[in-house]
Amino acid sequence: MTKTIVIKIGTSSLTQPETGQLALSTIATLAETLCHLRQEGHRVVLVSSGAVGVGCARLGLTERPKAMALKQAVAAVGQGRLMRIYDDLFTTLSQPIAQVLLTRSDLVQRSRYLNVYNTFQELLGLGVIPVVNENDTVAVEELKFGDNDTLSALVASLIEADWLFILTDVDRLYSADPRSVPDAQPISLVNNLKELAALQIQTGSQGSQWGTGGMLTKISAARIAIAAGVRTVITQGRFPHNIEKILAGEPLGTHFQPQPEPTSARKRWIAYGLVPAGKLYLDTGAIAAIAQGGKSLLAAGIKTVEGNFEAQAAVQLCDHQGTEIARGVVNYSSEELEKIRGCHSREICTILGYVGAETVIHRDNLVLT
Ligand SMILES: Nc1ncnc2c1ncn2[C@@H]1O[C@H](COP(=O)(O)OP(=O)(O)O)[C@@H](O)[C@H]1O
Ligand SMILES: N[C@@H](CCC(=O)OP(=O)(O)O)C(=O)O
Repeated sequence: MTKTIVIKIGTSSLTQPETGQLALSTIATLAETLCHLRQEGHRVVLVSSGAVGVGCARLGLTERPKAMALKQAVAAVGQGRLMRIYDDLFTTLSQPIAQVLLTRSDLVQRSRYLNVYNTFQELLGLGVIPVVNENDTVAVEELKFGDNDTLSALVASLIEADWLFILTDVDRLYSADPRSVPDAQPISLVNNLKELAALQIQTGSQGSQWGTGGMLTKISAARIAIAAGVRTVITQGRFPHNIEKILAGEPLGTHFQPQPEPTSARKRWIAYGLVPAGKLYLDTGAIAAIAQGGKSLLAAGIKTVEGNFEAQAAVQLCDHQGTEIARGVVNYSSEELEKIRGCHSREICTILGYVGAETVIHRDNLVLT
């Protein structure tokens, strides 16, 4: 049966750790594997990092640049180089590919989000393998995906993929970073988010020398993907053939079971497409109503308003400690919310001097995160 499969490969797998030079045999095997998947009729998307790493190697830089402008310039050098290599390999195997460079802002506006969706559908319909990366050269700090793990999960969610493979330089997820904790326990299967929380996985703060997010961003990517109904696997990039073995049922890597009832496409856009412009801190009654009761958010449950935003902005809904529990699109601006927070809905008209919405966030515009 035809499946839609997203494969994300990180810099740590695409380059050799000692020199930063391209890991040609890995890339060639990856191309072969993806072509096999295409020949079997699957729809395949590759999310490839490496623009900055390859750009550094090309320019003789020995460490990943920290300054934004330099990083953007280096990515411009590396992205072209990377695509040249992919195109050479895939062309040898008679497989057409396409470059898709995305920025966070492409997903914020609903019309652009749908446009990106349509472009993917056309490319996949044409039998092309889209090769996706963040458009590092133009992305601005406030509107960055920041790491391709998140980007790959958002792409998998957007196109409603069946599988997301996150290829990295470790064979699977461990209870702690196996580089610094030698007795860290391997994790083969995560059945749901509750189980994930109970595992209390330690990730350290960052990844390998050339990687960006480390394991932390892979876990949050898995959370986004499974909420969208995408089965997610973290596995080793050095052996791309393992993807086919995993699809055939071999127990390799760490598997995250998809949520049985995926969040709707529009709610996924609210949760992960939109960029929150502020925070609302809620009382315990409001949290229970939203989290357990599936209710709308009323002004009475808001304790504190943080940030400056207009009506129709996305905001994070947090408990008193600032832990996010949900996101939603507000019916009131931050200025209005300052006036009506803690009040009963029937008082809104008197306080503001006009009739507004009864809810601050209607449940159709609210999604648990
Ligand atoms: N709990 C963990 N399990 C496995 N690896 C971990 C864990 N915590 C941190 N890591 C580190 O994450 C690294 C992979 O992240 P990163 O370098 O960003 O890879 P990539 O370039 O593939 O995105 C591994 O090399 C490993 O040292
Ligand atoms: N867009 C960046 C990749 C950022 C990133 O997430 O890197 P990695 O942790 O290696 O997957 C690049 O192409 O260099």
